[in-house]
Amino acid sequence: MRLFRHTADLPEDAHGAVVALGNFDGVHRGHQAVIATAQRIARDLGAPSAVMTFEPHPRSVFRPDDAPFRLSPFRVKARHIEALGVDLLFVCHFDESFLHKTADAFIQEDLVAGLGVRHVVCGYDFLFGHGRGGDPALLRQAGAAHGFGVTEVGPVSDDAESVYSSTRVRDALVAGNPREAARLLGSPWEIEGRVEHGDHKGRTIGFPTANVELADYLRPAFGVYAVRTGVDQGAGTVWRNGVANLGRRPTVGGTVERLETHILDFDGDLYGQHLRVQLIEFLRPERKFGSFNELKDQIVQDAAAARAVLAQEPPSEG
Ligand SMILES: Cc1cc2nc3c(=O)[nH]c(=O)nc-3n(C[C@H](O)[C@H](O)[C@H](O)COP(=O)(O)O)c2cc1C
Ligand SMILES: Nc1ncnc2c1ncn2[C@@H]1O[C@H](COP(=O)(O)OP(=O)(O)O)[C@@H](O)[C@H]1O
Repeated sequence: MRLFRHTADLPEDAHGAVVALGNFDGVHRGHQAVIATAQRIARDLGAPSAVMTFEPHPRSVFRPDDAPFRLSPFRVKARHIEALGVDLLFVCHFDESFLHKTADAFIQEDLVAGLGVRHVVCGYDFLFGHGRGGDPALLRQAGAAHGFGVTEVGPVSDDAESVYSSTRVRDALVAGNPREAARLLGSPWEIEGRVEHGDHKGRTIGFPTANVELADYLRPAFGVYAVRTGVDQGAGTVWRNGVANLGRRPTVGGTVERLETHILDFDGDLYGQHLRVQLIEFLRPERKFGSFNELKDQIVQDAAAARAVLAQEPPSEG
C-alpha cells in the first residue's frame, strides 16, 4: 500500500482510483464492508483501490475538550487498511483550513483535480465539507457532472440487526466487554505504543510490566485484562500471552493513566520497542490494595486466570 499525505501533484499511477471515503476509526466490520465494496469495483474496472481518510479525527478538531475516544490512531488504522489489501491510502490533514472547505470545494479540489477519482464509495451516513454540507446525494450529483461513479453502502448489521458503528465498539470497551468489541471489529481491540520506563517496582515483585501510555486512545473499563502482546520482529509480529492492568495504579499513588503488561513466560528488554496489546478478556476492576504485598498476591492470581483464559484462545494474527 502506498501512502500519500496530500492530494495535489500525485504521480500519474495514483490517479483514477476507486476511493472509499471516511474516518474509519477502528476499521470495524461496517467500515470493512465499505472498503471491500471499493476493492470489488476497482477489480471490475481494472483501477487501483484506495481509501481516503482524515487526520486528526475531525471530532478532535470540532470538540477538542472531549475525553479521549480514538479506537485506532492513524498508525493502527493504516495497518488495518493495508491488511485488507488496499493499494493507496490518501490522508487529508484535517486542520482549520480544511475545516472551512465547502463540500463542493472538497469534491472539486481533492477528488476531481487532485485524485482524478474514477469512482467513490461511502457509507450511508457519510457527511463532509464545511457545516457537514455534503452527503452521498451531493456526491452523486457531482459524479454525474464530473464523470465519476458513486456507490453508497447501506447500513451493515450483525445477527442482532444492530448496525456496526464505532460508538458501539466504544460502548462495549467502556462496559468492560472486549469480546463484544472484538466481535464488532472482526479482531481483538488493541492498544499500541512505545514501552516506557516506570518506577521499576514491578520487577522487585517478580512481575515486570511493559508500560504504554494511553495518549489519545479511548479509556476502556479500568482493570485487569487477559491480553496478547505483539512485538514486531523482522519476519512478522511475535505474539505472547500476558496479563495487564489498565488504569492509574491507586495502590502506589499513580496518577497517569496507562497500560502495564506483564508478559507470561518472558524475560527480555522491551524499553523503546513498539508493543501491541490486544485486550481479550476483562478479569477484574482495578483496586486500591492495603500494601504492595497484597497487590502482589492478587497479581499471582490474575496471572493464573489470564493463563487459563488464553489457553482457550485461538492464536493472534496480523
Ligand atoms: C496483573 C496486574 C494487576 C494489577 N492490578 C493493580 C490494581 O488492582 N491496583 C493497582 O493499584 N495497581 C495494580 N497493578 C499495577 C502495579 O501497581 C504496578 O504494576 C506496579 O506498581 C509496578 O509498576 P512499575 O511498572 O512502574 O514498576 C497491577 C499490575 C499487574 C501487572
Ligand atoms: N515478562 C516481562 N513482561 C514485561 N516486561 C518485561 C518482562 N521481562 C522483562 N521485562 C522488561 O522489564 C521492564 C519492566 O520492568 P519494571 O520493573 O516493571 O520497570 P518499569 O517500572 O520501568 O516498567 C519492561 O519494560 C521490559 O523491558
